[in-house]
Amino acid sequence: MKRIGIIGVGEIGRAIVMGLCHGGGASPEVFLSPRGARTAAELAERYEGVQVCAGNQEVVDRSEMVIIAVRRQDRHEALARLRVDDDKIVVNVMAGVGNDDLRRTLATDAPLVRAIPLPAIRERRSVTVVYPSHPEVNSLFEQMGGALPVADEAAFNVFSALTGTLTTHYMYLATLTSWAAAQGVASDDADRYVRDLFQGVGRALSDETRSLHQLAADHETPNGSNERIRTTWFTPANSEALNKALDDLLADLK
Ligand SMILES: NC(=O)C1=CN([C@@H]2O[C@H](COP(=O)(O)OP(=O)(O)OC[C@H]3O[C@@H](n4cnc5c(N)ncnc54)[C@H](OP(=O)(O)O)[C@@H]3O)[C@@H](O)[C@H]2O)C=CC1
Repeated sequence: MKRIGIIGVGEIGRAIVMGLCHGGGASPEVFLSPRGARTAAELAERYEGVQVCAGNQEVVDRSEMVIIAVRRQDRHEALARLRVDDDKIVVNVMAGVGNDDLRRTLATDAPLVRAIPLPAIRERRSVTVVYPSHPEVNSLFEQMGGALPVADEAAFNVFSALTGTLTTHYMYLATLTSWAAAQGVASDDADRYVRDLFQGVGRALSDETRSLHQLAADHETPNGSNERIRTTWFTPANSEALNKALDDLLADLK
């Protein structure tokens, strides 16, 4: 795919452009929508082959594949009057916007593919869930860390709900750091130590020969501190509350 358009150049739009242009080699030509002007201008300045278009229709007209990355509530304003010929491929990264909904807005017979790019796509280090499987879309995301085509939109929504847990994870780490600082430890030291602890977790996760339950068991001494925090804080009630929050999110994504 040589010409890729992006409508909605915010956080994830920027990460996709960086992923496309990462690591040298032959990058595609990239056409950006003008909104999010500062980010678009910065990317065009930084990468050869990235251009800002005068409007969203120009992005579509100049691209073979168009990635839609506006916020859900902005989609009608951004897309309703666009003409999208059937020979284009449209990649829909908007959380909670199904392909039927997008097809009504765009009034096109072009293939529509949902995708869940993650911020680490900027370094080509994240797996992107896609539905339906499409050879060119799969191949694009394969180059940027991996593609995971799923069987149906129900499975797609489950993966989408999982991505909603990311910032909670960061806040969990921030809470640990704040707790240590409140005990009188220098906050820089606490911050550095917590980051180091969990970078170790990240490395352990790349060992796919061990299940997640096995990794937890391997890090736990019987009657030790980890077992104590797991059983006194991550109680069945806490685990149930997490499951309930995910169930509710999934219901809204459907
Ligand atoms: N952030 C993430 O990690 C992920 C986000 N997503 C999805 O991607 C979408 C964007 O999220 P995110 O990047 O975080 O949001 P941002 O708010 O950072 O970016 C949205 C961008 O869309 C632009 N925009 C708004 N209206 C229009 C329009 N009419 N035409 C063109 N561009 C427009 C905004 O411009 P302006 O600033 O001028 O309003 C902004 O630059 C969402 O639907 C989200 O669900 C999916 C996967 C991961």
